[in-house]
Amino acid sequence: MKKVVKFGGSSLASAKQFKKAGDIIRGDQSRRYVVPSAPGKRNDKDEKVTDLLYQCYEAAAGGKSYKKILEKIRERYEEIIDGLNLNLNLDFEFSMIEENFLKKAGRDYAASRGEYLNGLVMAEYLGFEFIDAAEVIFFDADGNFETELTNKELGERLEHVEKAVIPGFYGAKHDGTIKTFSRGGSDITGSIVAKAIHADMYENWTDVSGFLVADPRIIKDPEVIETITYRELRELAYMGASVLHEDAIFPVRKEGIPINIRNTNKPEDKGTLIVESTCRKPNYTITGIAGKKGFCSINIEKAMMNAEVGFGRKVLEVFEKFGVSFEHMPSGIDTMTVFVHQSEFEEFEQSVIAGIHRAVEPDYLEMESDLALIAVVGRGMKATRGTAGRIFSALAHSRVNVKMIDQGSSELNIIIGVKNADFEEAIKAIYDMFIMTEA
Ligand SMILES: Nc1ncnc2c1ncn2[C@@H]1O[C@H](COP(=O)(O)OP(=O)(O)O)[C@@H](O)[C@H]1O
Ligand SMILES: N[C@@H](CC(=O)OP(=O)(O)O)C(=O)O
Repeated sequence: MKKVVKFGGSSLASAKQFKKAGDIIRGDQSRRYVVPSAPGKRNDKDEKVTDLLYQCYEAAAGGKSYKKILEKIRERYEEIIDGLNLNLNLDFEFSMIEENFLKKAGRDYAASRGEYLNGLVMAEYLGFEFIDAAEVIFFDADGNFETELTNKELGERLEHVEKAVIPGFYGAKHDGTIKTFSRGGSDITGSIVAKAIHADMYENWTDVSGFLVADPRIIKDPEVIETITYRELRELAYMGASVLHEDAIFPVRKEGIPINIRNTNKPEDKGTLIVESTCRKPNYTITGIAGKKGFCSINIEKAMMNAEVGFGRKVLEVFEKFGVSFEHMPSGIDTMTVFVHQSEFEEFEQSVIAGIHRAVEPDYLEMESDLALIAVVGRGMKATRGTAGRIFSALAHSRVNVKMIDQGSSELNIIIGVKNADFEEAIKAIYDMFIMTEA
């Protein structure tokens, strides 16, 4: 039995947290490959080491004073090393980091040092071999992750290593330049390692007892999802359920390796099991709710639009030309609406509008900003009648105005558009309707 265990930043934020992680790893001999994140927040007001590293690098590379921030970072590691009574000296590592910051080694290099240093500490603490992710996780010259090469090299490297620590979040291009995944990317590293060693399980240890039906920052003490499929999870993760990086699913999914989300602070809890498919009936009609704010809709009307071959393509080509990706595109007989990320769209707004006018000569074009999208996801929805009706009724009851509704043809999800200001209220209303009333 081989398990890969990834510990998130909150699980490794202090010596106290490190000890909990150590007990978990030592408690099961099959937990052989450990992927640590950088130290995260010790409390709500604290800072993540990754954020401090970005700040420090900006200052150093920009010729501003940076020593105080570097010292703050160093103190975080010293606190952990002292608290664990380790005989580990990071003088050399920190002088290299400082030198490279001044040489402008890059933001990715800077950010990656959080995981790198935590990996060194973790390996020393556990007595495991340290394997620098830069030697086994590869990106091409354009910064795209190299799946096949990484899988081969990593698999070969770990084949004869009994127990190892591989820092999360980064790898390297062939010229040695460090490249990170996007924020939260240690989850991806864990998944890549699990695939390469053909793990029986990928355990992802965090600060909540599993994947919750809704964001705990919006719903107080939400229910834990016992079992969820990769497809459901992908929908929820993409729509902002941040407990697992949305790209962490792909490597393990192909191999059918289950992911178990667990709580470092409550290791006795079973957590959430993420699987390819399951016969287990979900506990509720819906599996989860997630959402994101900050969208903008462009509503285009033209009589006989449906009869005009290529209408949709011409509209979307305008967005493509300006590099704006679209999120959703519900349509009616003579209308189509395109949802885009407001932050991505704002810069090109007027050019896109002019482009649409030129491309399809609409009768009417209207935009609305400050919208939020909410995804209600569940494999059980297909077999249950009236789900959309219940969502509408819950929202109407809470006086939330529904701007858009879009049901995927897989019937796995229903997407609802509301005003940003109604976002939290809408999630609460849907949670109450399905979870509280079905409990
Ligand atoms: N549906 C959800 N289920 C669980 N946690 C969620 C959900 N949506 C948002 N979160 C948030 O995700 C956090 C865990 O993810 P993250 O902060 O990346 O952890 P880590 O540092 O362990 O990687 C939780 O503390 C919680 O606030
Ligand atoms: N430390 C990186 C990568 C990461 O995955 O962190 P965490 O596991 O704490 O979400 C970040 O803050 O983005």
